[in-house]
Amino acid sequence: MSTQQLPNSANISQYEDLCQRLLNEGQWVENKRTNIRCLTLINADLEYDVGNHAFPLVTTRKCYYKAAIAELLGYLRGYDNAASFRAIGCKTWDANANENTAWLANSARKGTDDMGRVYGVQGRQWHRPDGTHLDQLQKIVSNLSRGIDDRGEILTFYNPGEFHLGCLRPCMHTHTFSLLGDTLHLTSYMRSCDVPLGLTFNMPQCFVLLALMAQISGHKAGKVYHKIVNAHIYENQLEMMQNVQLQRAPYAMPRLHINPDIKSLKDIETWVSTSDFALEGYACHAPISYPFAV
Ligand SMILES: Nc1nc(=O)c2c([nH]1)NC[C@@H]1CN(c3ccc(C(=O)N[C@@H](CCC(=O)O)C(=O)O)cc3)CN21
Ligand SMILES: O=c1ccn([C@H]2C[C@H](O)[C@@H](COP(=O)(O)O)O2)c(=O)[nH]1
Repeated sequence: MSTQQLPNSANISQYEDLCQRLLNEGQWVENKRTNIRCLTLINADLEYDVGNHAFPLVTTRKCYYKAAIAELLGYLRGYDNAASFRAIGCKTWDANANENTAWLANSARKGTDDMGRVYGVQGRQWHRPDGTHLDQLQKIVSNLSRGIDDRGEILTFYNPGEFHLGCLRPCMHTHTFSLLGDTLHLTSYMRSCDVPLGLTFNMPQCFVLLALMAQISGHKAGKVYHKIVNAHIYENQLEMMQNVQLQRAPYAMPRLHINPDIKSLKDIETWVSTSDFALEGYACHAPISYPFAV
């Protein structure tokens, strides 16, 4: 697949290039948790130009950016329940909260839809040994708003001491914010990446996370550096990726408009919804329904 460059230097086919690399270089790996083999490669770097509004929404199939943004809003609010995610327009946690055999048998599970101490719970309510809670996100917003980057503006959901209290270990687990002059950048780390499904959510989420944090802290948005360790395609997704999606040529990247009235973390916690985000110029190919491995 050729790499077309837009004037703003955004690479419109970086997603398809990664998929093609997986087909060319991937190795088969058994996966015990799902019982489905994965074509796997280690190490991929993606980049998003938030300052130039090049929204990384995959165009070689129809993708669901509102659900992806809703999921991000749920993380930023510290949600721990699939019903809370559903209420704001995102169904992605239903299966892991309610159909994952290991989690259903876990005595820490508080009932239907409970996800446990995952993602935003760690981001907003990290347990300190003295019994108090640490709000990582609030600390970062306070520092950035005062122009401070202490070289540790890190939001991490990765708490190995509490993995047994959650339905799934976080995949996109750490976000590091960096202030250079008046421009904010983001480096996001991902340990495990379902390229046909999860990644189409994670790319726009990284973009929106940087755009929102820059907006509420009063800075320009720069770039996202998205670092993926284990990138994979489940065996039951491969045929559609190879013979359908990768036969299509990507369209130009759309633009995302975010309501400028969003000015604080409190706004994000209280009234922001998916209707505060509007897409312009999303030309895309027909939807593809990929199987989901629980
Ligand atoms: N195997 C697996 N892959 C994932 O990507 C994944 C997990 N598990 N577990 C936790 C979250 C949940 N995520 C999900 C779950 C479902 C979709 C999904 O079904 N997407 C469809 C439809 C979306 C919609 O209609 O809103 C898609 O076509 O993108 C995407 C991401 C990402 N994560
Ligand atoms: O944001 C997300 C969340 C999850 N995924 C994918 C990556 C894997 O396919 C599964 C998680 O399985 P593990 O056995 O815990 O690695 O979910 C994603 O791509 N993006």
